[in-house]
Amino acid sequence: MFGFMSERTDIGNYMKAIDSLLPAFTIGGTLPSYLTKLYFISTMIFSPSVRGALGAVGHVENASRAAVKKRKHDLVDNQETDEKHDMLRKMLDVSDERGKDINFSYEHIVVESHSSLFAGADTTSIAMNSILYHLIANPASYEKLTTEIDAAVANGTLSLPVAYAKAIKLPYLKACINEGMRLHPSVGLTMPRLVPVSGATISGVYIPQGYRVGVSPAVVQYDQKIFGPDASCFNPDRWIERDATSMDRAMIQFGAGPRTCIGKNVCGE
Ligand code: HEM
Repeated sequence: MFGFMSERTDIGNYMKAIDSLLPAFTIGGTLPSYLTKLYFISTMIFSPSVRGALGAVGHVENASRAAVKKRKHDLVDNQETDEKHDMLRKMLDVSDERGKDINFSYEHIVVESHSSLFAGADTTSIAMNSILYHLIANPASYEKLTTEIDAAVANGTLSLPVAYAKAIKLPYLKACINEGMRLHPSVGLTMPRLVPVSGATISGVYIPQGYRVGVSPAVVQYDQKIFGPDASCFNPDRWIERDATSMDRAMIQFGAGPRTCIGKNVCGE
């Protein structure tokens, strides 16, 4: 879409922008609410890299707008023959059919596309890095995985192009993906929520309405009571030998509840 692969360069400094902004967003999002605005204003004044990055964000927004426009035109031009059912098509269809009733306009689609680029780029690459890193650092697991994949290719279970639905049926591959995302969750933050009007009792402590609470996957996913005494080690076999259902319940690498990640079905839950 942007031309990174063909040009082999960071076109429009998009990647640099994300690298500069994410640390600032992370700190700003973790601070107590009364300090957030002050922090963002001072970062913009005193950090030239953040100021520069905001310009690149504008380019990403323009690229998202252009992509939505192009997809809409393509669909109109090739109504009969276009068989691609991607996210933009789904959103355009929903907006055309009942956008007025549910307040989902063309402009919302542009914003969804823009925010998905931010929310889906680094998260996906961190997850892939973690899985690959742990496999390279654990040659026995790497060997076991490649043996499983080779056998699946030999007996026809897998063929090129590899279908997600088939790949995810390989138990050891699924275990390696779970284990990589468990040990290094892409979002190591608390994913804050506001306590509702009724207040909430969490771990025996009453918390009044309006307080910000949250849980970090980087803490829960290391819980030895759930994952065993070797919780800090890369051990894909735990997903095959132990109770995978209770471990699954403690995996919050895509968040949880109504504001869970919208990309999780694209990325593999
Ligand atoms: C391995 C890849 C990914 C991981 C680990 C990941 C993780 C997360 C997490 C932890 C959250 C916060 C959820 C919460 O607060 O409960 C989130 C939200 C979100 N993610 Fe992802 N994500 C990934 C890929 C993607 C992709 C590919 C997209 C876009 C297609 C995407 C779009 C979003 C959006 C829009 C939100 C905000 C949802 C909301 O607030 O309603 N993510 N993601």
